[in-house]
Amino acid sequence: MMSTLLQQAPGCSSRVHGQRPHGVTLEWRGLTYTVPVGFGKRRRARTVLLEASGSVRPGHLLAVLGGTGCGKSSLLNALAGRLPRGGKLEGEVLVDGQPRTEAFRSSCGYVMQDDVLFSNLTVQETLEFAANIRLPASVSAATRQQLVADTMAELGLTKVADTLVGNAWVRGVSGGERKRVHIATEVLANPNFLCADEPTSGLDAFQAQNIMTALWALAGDGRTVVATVHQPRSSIWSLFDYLLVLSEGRTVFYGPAAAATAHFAAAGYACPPGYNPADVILDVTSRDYRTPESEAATQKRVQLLADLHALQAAAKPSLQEGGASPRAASPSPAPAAAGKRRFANSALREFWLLSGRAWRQSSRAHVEQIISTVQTVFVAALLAWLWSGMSQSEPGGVQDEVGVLFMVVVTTAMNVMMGALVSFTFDKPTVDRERAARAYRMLPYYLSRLACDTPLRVAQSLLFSGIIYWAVGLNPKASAFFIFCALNVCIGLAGQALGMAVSVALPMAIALAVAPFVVIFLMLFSGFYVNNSTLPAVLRWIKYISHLFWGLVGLAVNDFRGRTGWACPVSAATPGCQVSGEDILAQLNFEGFTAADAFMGLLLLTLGFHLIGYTALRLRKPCFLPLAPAKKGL
Ligand SMILES: Nc1ncnc2c1ncn2[C@@H]1O[C@H](COP(=O)(O)OP(=O)(O)OP(=O)(O)O)[C@@H](O)[C@H]1O
Repeated sequence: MMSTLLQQAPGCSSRVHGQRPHGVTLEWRGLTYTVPVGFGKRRRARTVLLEASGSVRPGHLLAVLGGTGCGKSSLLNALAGRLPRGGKLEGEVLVDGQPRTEAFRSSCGYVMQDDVLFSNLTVQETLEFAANIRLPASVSAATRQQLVADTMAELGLTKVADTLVGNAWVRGVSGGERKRVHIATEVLANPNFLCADEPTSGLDAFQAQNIMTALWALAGDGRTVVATVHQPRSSIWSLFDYLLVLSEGRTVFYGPAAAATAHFAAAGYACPPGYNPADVILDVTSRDYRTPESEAATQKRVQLLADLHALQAAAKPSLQEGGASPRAASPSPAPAAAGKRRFANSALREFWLLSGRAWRQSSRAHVEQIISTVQTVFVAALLAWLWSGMSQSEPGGVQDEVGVLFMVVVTTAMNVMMGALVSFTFDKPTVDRERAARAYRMLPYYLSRLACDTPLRVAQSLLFSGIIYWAVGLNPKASAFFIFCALNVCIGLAGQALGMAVSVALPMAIALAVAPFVVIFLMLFSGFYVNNSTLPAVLRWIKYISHLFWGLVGLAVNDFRGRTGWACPVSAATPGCQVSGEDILAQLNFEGFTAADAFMGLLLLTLGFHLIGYTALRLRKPCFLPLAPAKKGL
């Protein structure tokens, strides 16, 4: 059953954009991609793509077909300039006859296999964000709205406009709809070249049909579209304009899809009547690893097919050039893009748009908020209970009071840091994708994330302070309570900055393992476990980069200074013996500090951690494999 999308006139979005998309002619010649595999003596270079050549023109949907592991995604990534570093790519990729530029990579639409989208935004909000961030501010708000509405209609998303995008944990749109949202976010940037990696994987036949029909319509609009496909059903097969079949990294067919059946029939693999040609092609070109004999037989067959293709390509080079699309009106050539692609919006507008998205994402994460609140209340109540017997008149009162202050510092810093660490890490795949498209600058992104995360962290610190302070019975002066709260907020913000720095600088799994170690290290220099005066002189400076040290200094000074009446410890106890707050501060080696020093220390550390985080974000940009010229003689 053909989708209703086929009946819809393609081209709505381009009309709103004000012009037909300038599809590009993409040619690739002699692309060979090798990757290092194995370790030690078994290390060798594995050829993933060998001498791949072909082209695709505006208005065409080129399908890349082949068994699993044959190199489809690698070819797509090689064309889009998005192969990860670590291997070697040789050959030539030309865009409208010119060598591919970095601007082309960031301007082409790229639908990855995994849908990396913000789960707590509705479909409409997701597309509005994509339109706002990718289109220049000169495009009016009304035009953007129209563009979003038309793109939703074009991709069959109108009925789910107000449904959450969702993910594995948040119930949202279906898998097929999510894939179409992903395609729509790319289409909204009006790309000249759109590539989609396995857009139908994991979808049922009907959804797969809808997705491929949508891509077919987008190509008919004048764009150049390349998609890798696993097992297309017959109705999907009929949508392909051009077909490229890969086997073991070698091209075994490239040409008009309509000619594929005859080509394979001529090679001795005719498609029986009523069969889906794609099934026959996949059977013939897939390597059978079940027995050494079957493997050798399929290897031989693939070799023959690849040789046959190479012979035909040499005899009829026009086949490699693709033909003019029968569907697309002849599009005007794309303006040559050179250098780096410019950002569409000002940094201020990017901050505004990114903050809106981040706020929606985090404010709708109700489960996370409830868990975080319950955890904060639980820990505060537990500490309050444990320290409920604390008394100034008891000989252990000083130890108890210093102990509770230390626990407050550690709990606040740790709680907030882990929250910031996790929430920041979840953004990474989406941000990497948008960054590769140069959708926005990193400073507005970092600041927007900070701005949206901070209210939650401040609320967490205040809630914790409010419960513990009066339950335990610290300095009864009202001003001391407010300073305690302010210090706790600052400790939390320093912990948040540290969490962001760690999560940005390291991959998630490593960040989660490293973060507690960093806290334990800084805890050792907080002045609680080891008195600073007894530390080796060479290590004493470390306390100044510990937010736990400054936090404990601030809370201790705020609690003890100006007060007296603590019972002496048992060892020194003579009847009526008392120690003052100043004595306690001197014992901790904190007597030379004020609360203002602690605020300043925490502020400087927060700024320092953010500087490290932002620098790491700038440095950890997605890096792609450069294209080296093909070696002569190959
Ligand atoms: N960076 C790499 N390191 C090691 N092997 C790699 C690398 N990139 C690709 N390969 C290997 O090259 C082969 C082709 O990979 P590719 O992802 O392009 O295949 P595919 O046809 O898209 O497969 P599938 O349909 O299963 O997604 C696979 O066997 C894969 O394991």
